Amino acid sequence: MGGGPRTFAGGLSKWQHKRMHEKLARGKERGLLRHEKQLYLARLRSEIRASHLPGAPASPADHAGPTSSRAHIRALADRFLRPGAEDLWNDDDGPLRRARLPSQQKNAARTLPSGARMVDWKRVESGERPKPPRGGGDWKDWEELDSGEPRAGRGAGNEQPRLPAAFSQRRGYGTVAPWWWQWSPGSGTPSQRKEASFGFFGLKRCYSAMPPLSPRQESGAALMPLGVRQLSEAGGGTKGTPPALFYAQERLYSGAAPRRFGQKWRPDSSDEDEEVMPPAKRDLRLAKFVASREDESEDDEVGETSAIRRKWSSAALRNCDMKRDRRPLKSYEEESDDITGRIQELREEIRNREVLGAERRRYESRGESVFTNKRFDECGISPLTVKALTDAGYIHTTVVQEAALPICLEGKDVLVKAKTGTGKSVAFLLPAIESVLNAMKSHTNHRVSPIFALVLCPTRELAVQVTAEANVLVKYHHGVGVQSLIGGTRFKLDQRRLESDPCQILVATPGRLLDHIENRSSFSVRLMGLKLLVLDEADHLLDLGFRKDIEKIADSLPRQRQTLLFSATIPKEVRRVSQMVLNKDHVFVDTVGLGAVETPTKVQQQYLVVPHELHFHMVHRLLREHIDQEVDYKVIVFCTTAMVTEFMYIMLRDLKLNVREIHSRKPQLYRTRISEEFRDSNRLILVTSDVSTRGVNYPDVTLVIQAGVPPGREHYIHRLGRTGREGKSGKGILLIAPWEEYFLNEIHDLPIEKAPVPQIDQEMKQKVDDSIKIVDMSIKEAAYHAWLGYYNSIADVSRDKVMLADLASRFGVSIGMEKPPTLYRKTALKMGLKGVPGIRIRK
Ligand SMILES: Nc1ncnc2c1ncn2[C@@H]1O[C@H](COP(=O)(O)OP(=O)(O)OP(=O)(O)O)[C@@H](O)[C@H]1O
Repeated sequence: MGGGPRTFAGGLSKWQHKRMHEKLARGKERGLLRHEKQLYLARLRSEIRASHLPGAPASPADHAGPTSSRAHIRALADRFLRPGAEDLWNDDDGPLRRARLPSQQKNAARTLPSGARMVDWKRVESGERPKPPRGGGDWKDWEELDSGEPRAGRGAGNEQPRLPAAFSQRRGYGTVAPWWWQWSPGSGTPSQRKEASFGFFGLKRCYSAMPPLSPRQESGAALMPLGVRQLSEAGGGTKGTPPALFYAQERLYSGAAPRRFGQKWRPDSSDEDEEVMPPAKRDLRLAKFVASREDESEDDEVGETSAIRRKWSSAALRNCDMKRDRRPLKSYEEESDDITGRIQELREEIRNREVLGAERRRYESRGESVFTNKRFDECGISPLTVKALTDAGYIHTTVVQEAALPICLEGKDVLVKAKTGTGKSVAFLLPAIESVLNAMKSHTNHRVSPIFALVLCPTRELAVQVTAEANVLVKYHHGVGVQSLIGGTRFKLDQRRLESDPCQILVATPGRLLDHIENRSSFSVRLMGLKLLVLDEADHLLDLGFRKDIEKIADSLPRQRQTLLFSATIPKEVRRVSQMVLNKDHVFVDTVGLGAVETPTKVQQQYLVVPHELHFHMVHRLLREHIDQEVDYKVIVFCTTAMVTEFMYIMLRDLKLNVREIHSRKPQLYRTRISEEFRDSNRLILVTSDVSTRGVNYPDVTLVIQAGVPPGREHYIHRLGRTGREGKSGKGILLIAPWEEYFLNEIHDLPIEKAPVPQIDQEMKQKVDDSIKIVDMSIKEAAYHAWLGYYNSIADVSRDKVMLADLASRFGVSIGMEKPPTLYRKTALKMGLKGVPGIRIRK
């Protein structure tokens, strides 16, 4: 704990240092955008040239797919919605500041029927008379919004439209409109009006030439920037011919625009923006603005704050939350088509459920064998992959592989829940390899191949392990490369490796991946060919801690892709959030089953309640007992924090146990080495923190001890899952203090039993006390700080600060500190511990 250094190189203060880095990052971002803008314009030019070639298709936009030219243009154009991009717009892109429309131009604008501008342009062609906006909305709303003036007599929702106006004035974004954007007129119902209000941020995006214009409309075309007019002409300005780049789908960026444009305006924004109104109020209002009626029902369920977070957060995470396609009214035929489609979907869903239900019944009747009778050569995967699987000794699929593979191979988005150690990695790697093989068939002309499959893992150890597993599976696919990007290694080396070695499958941790996305435009371009995204340990990646990074990453990936989410635990909230990355038609594969036990049944679970002061002694006692019983013992001891892990390791090493440590304070090379050593050996004890909680596969672990409460139920399940893998047996012991018994409520449905407390004789206690004495005081102090920070972050404990401080002091005593070490005033303040008896502040 400590808050880091106060001064930085060059005598810079913390804030100057922070600002300098922000400035550098902005510069880099601008460089990247500039580069992409060039690509974008080049692509447009070639698109126009292509449309003039004899025999060119009527609409080149027909070639759908992530790497089609249109999708590429769209992806590039998306980048210009990012904050900072506005600096690069110029006159050719469109009027940067639109003055109030002269009346003539306004009239011209009025002649466009509501909602007909881009989508239903057939109506425009057929000369159908424009109708006033539905629901009584009128163009006045627009004029007033445009002018930024409040509208009188609006009743309760009066202030709402003023917000974007005020926003636009402050930021100058409201009238910023590059030529690929159009204003949304919205309509008169309250929710539609909200959309209309948000339209002021520049809602409708159109990567297209305009639809054919009537003579009256053409007067409005004078407003169009040069680029549009050229495209309009080049794309077949003649009536009835769709313009070359006509993009038929109109998107309402009801939340996306403010998120990107008003990013500084969010709570973590500059001071200037903070003045407008307090963040909570401000967000609330914006959320109200954005919410459409469909959202409101969901908001009730989730609660307003999370709805707000959702609104703000998921700009590019598929279209689920933010982007609403405004559809023209459907004809009777279209409606009935829709119903048939829906029935088809429902049938398919029921069929899927039946298949999975039967799967589960078979699984349960077999009494927890994770393997099925289905062989990999019956799964419709490449024979070369089957050959590699056979080499690795994988002949039959596991339950999760049998259930998930066919659906994944169909190209559907899938959310998969399966118990720990049941072979989820192979279940997502096989579809990833298939998708790469398919993509490689159609991408032969790239100098540097795109990255076709991306696997995100929450920890470095897991990423290394998945990379190794993938390498085994692609053994016979020459030319298919698997690489990993993880923190703790040298950025430049990664970069060189990525450029020189083949990489069609990338396994990465989110932080390091983002570094590359933000700093290497060529890397972002490679990601544009992505076909498949996997989130391993999906619930953790969609947790608050990672969510922002995942959103940013998803922002830079093509929207047309397959997404697979895997985890052993999928809490309800995460299911809801997962909609952000999955498409609407995704399939939920649950091989655990509702109400079924989420932990492996062959793992015996026990808990011990022991005073905290004796925890270290008890861990030693349990280990000694287990070593005596198991010849080939292999034990993992989970501690609450990295520093407590370090303390435990030093103590156990001094007690002559064969022990290793892995935690976040250790260098990556060391972590990888120890991880490999522990994987390949037995008669070894690994003391570790949460970095080893999820996904890491250490075969034949005989015992897992969790010393102190885990942060939550999911952590408990994943930690326990390090033993009893592949259907084998194992044992788990949770060691808690009497005041930690509250946690038992969270796992009451799991088969965990209270165990009798083993006796610790005086001689053994003395030995442990002696080993505690030899630990360096600086480590003890750090362990105390970490301990305090950890429990302060657990709501059940930190509610009573006086009690927390007292417990921390007792912990300090148990590790050999007569009085608790001091805290920085700032730290104590942040933790709400200033002035609490027992907390000492550094003078
Ligand atoms: N079909 C198979 N046949 C034999 N062994 C397999 C098969 N599939 C996977 N395994 C092995 O099972 C072990 C566990 O697999 P894996 O690590 O993918 O489990 P997991 O479900 O991802 O676990 P966790 O939830 O902890 O991440 C690995 O050693 C893997 O090699």
